[in-house]
Amino acid sequence: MGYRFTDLIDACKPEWRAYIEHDFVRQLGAATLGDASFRHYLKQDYLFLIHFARAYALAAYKSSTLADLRQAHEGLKAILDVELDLHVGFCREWGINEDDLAGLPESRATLAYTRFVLDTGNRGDLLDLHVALAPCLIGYGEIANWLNAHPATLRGEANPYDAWIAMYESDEFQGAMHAEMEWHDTRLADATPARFEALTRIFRDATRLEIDFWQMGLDQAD
Ligand SMILES: Cc1ncc(CO)c(N)n1
Repeated sequence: MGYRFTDLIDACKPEWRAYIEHDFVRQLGAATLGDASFRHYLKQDYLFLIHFARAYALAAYKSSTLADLRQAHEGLKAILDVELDLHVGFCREWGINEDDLAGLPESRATLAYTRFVLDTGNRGDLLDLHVALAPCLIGYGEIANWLNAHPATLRGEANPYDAWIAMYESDEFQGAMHAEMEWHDTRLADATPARFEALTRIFRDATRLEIDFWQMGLDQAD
């Protein structure tokens, strides 16, 4: 019996729900999130995205087939061409210019998460690396969908964070998310139980670090 991507989520249910439904997400959806928290998060996320782009470049380096190389390229494009472009625009709207971004100190939550992913990828193989990256791409796509299904979520001009939700519900981002899930389904199909258990540990740790990232934003922690 083969494993699928959703088996990783099922194996880490409490952590996954705590990540998807974090107070930061709920407050962002209900438009009650403090703007200082959002600004702090935006700045740290800029640093985060740069390291994640590096991690996708590492996935490209670790790819030995054209299909794997293309998949790594898709992830890199989703970050560089969709997210980072929009992100710099958001930062500008929220009064953070590119000079501010260039000189930012990295928070501990950003350091821990990004270096965990890069280390997992350096130490392990391509599947280990993609599993460490999965909560990011797949989680944010799911968060946008969860917010849209949640009755307390405000959309449109009533919510200053509407454009943020729109980015993650966009066809481009949702398409990249689904392509990544399919890649995992193919790879996990022939994993042994022991291998699946080791991958679950990576997935759980990355999800816990996503929870810490939201909390860092909420607390404006350094
Ligand atoms: C912390 C974090 N996780 C995931 C994403 C989605 O790419 C992001 N922008 N930031």
